[in-house]
Amino acid sequence: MDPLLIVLIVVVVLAVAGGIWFYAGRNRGGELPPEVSAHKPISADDVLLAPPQEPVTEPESAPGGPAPDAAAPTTAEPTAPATLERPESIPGRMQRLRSRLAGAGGFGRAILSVLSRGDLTEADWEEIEDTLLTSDLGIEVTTSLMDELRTQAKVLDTSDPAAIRAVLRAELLQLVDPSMDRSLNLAKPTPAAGWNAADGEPAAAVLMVGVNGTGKTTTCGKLARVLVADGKTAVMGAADTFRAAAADQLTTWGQRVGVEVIRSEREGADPASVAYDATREAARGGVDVVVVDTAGRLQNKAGLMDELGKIKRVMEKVAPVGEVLLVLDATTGQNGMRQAQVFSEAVGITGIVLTKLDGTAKGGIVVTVQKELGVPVKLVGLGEGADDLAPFDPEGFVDALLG
Ligand SMILES: Nc1nc2c(ncn2[C@@H]2O[C@H](COP(=O)(O)OP(=O)(O)OP(=O)(O)O)[C@@H](O)[C@H]2O)c(=O)[nH]1
Repeated sequence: MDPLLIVLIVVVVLAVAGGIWFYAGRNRGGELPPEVSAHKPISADDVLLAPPQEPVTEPESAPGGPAPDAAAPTTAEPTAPATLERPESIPGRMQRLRSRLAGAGGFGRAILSVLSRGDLTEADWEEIEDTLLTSDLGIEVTTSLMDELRTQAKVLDTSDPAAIRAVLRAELLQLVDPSMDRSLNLAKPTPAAGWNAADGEPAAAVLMVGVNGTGKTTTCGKLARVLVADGKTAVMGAADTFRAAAADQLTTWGQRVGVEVIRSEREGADPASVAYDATREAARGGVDVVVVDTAGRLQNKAGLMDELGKIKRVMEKVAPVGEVLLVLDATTGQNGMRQAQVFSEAVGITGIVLTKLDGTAKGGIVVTVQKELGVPVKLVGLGEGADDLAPFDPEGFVDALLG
């Protein structure tokens, strides 16, 4: 045979074999949905093992010249602590944080003291009404609570503090609604139809959404600690690729309790891709829960909502997302409600995390937000400390309001 022909045949065979190997390599362990653009994920472990890097400065591109290298890795990775922290137990923190709720509920004690005067004048009732309104209960709830209290005061016809406290407690508890299911849905979900069982059992998924600055990243970190304290394993996904520091912040939270964080190595990466990787890695690693942080700000509201919808859809290529938690800053009061409505319509929230409840006297927002959005407050943030997040307990809250 002509030697040239033999060389040609060998080259063709090698090229075909190489192509097959490359294609198989790309698909090992599951394909990225076509909706998302690929990126190389890095985890907290990679950060721990990677040698220290010099900060990368992006080259200035000359006018009309090439764009700066979009794939430049992020810099200034946080260093890992020498030992893992042991997060505080759930009952322990609820006990400790109870006194912080008292600040949010100053209105409860103020009303109690007016009611205890007995033989209330119109001025007394107006004082009660003003107190309720300034606590962020909203006009509708305030009006119906006023009516109820007036009726009860007539029926009771007493200034006995214990009797009055019992009436007020019952009224407030009814408003907060103890019948709502406030547990987090952390049951292992049924895998999506297209999910390959060989890639592991999908983890329960929690998606954290909300406007910027409300405390989403902090809450993801605190939630990871709650999960660890509860004996669960977790992975976090840093899908807030809009703000580079958010991924560093989340990585630090994860490192403190040994929770892996999946993040992109470049700023502005496709957040849906990071969310998918985190969800897939959680399944592969057989962990219990994946918690995904998202950005709270984009150039426009429609863009942000489209992005959140896409993140959720892509995560659901692995399994349904069991919890979409809307993080709301309690100190923004009624103003936060409009933003909350937009999120609720865009991604279908399953629960509310009310943060910064330690920094406000407007605890009435708990009632307003549940009424407006139709979903329960499931967790409350009561400080900047790592374990200052607790499940919301209606009875404990009302008792703290009344002192
Ligand atoms: N006092 C108090 N501060 C809180 C609480 N939760 C969060 N914070 C603080 O709120 C600030 C903002 O928190 P982040 O977690 O960065 O907010 P974010 O929503 O992720 O912000 P973006 O990434 O910009 O969207 C931080 O200084 C937190 O420490 C809380 O429950 N109480």
